[in-house]
Amino acid sequence: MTLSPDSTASLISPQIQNVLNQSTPLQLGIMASGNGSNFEAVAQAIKDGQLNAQIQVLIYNNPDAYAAVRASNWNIPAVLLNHRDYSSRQEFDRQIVQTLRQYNVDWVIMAGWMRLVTEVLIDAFTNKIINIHPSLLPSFKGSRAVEQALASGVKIAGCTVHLVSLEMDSGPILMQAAVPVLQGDTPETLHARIQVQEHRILPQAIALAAKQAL
Ligand SMILES: Nc1nc2c(c(=O)[nH]1)N[C@@H](CN(C=O)c1ccc(C(=O)N[C@@H](CCC(=O)O)C(=O)O)cc1)CN2
Ligand SMILES: NCC(=O)N[C@@H]1O[C@H](COP(=O)([O-])[O-])[C@@H](O)[C@H]1O
Repeated sequence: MTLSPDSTASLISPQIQNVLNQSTPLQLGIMASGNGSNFEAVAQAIKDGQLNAQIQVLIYNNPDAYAAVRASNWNIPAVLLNHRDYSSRQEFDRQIVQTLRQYNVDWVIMAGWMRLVTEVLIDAFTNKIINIHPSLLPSFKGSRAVEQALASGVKIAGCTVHLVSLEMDSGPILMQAAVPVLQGDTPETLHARIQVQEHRILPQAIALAAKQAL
């Protein structure tokens, strides 16, 4: 008697499937536009056994992004997709989707990706796109969050990891971490304090999202 894949699947209890899923490493595609310290934090968390995943590819959109140097140091493929070479955001995102599929990515991590993405990418990886943002959302959305927090006079700042939806910085929040804003802080000193927390919670939030998706 031969068993078809569907019949085999039905033989596996949800509990067993759960364990199998949890034991299968997540296949991450990381998108970055700049320095790449969050990319590095995820790679280090995987190496330290804190996150059961593998980074399939880094996609970056600025030719001089240091994230690409970090990827080569970790022997991780890095693909430059420069948004300036595409006639529309949708066409750009179609190329991103093709590249992510080419590298068998199942979870997309935006780690300092500074381009708004369209339904083309969001619908291709429904509820499987995670972004890290340097503020306690919903406060200070956008590309200048740290400067806006400092200018507003808040005494507590921080970072947020959330699932990505079409509306900018508005998807379901996975994790947040707070930091004090200190006398004399500049955007650089405050951002550096926030990044320490980013590097700590991003790997944890990826694991949490995967668990919640089971
Ligand atoms: N559809 C979505 N796309 C993206 C989201 C999101 O939540 N939904 N998050 C961002 C990340 N991000 C904030 O965390 C962010 C990045 C960039 C911008 C922005 O205004 N970008 C400008 C260009 C700015 C630049 O090139 O420096 C733009 O795209 O025109 C806002 C928020 C990732 N994408
Ligand atoms: N609006 C998106 C945004 O501002 N993202 C922020 O860009 C930085 C990238 O750092 P990294 O390149 O060192 O990981 C991070 O602080 C991230 O929160």
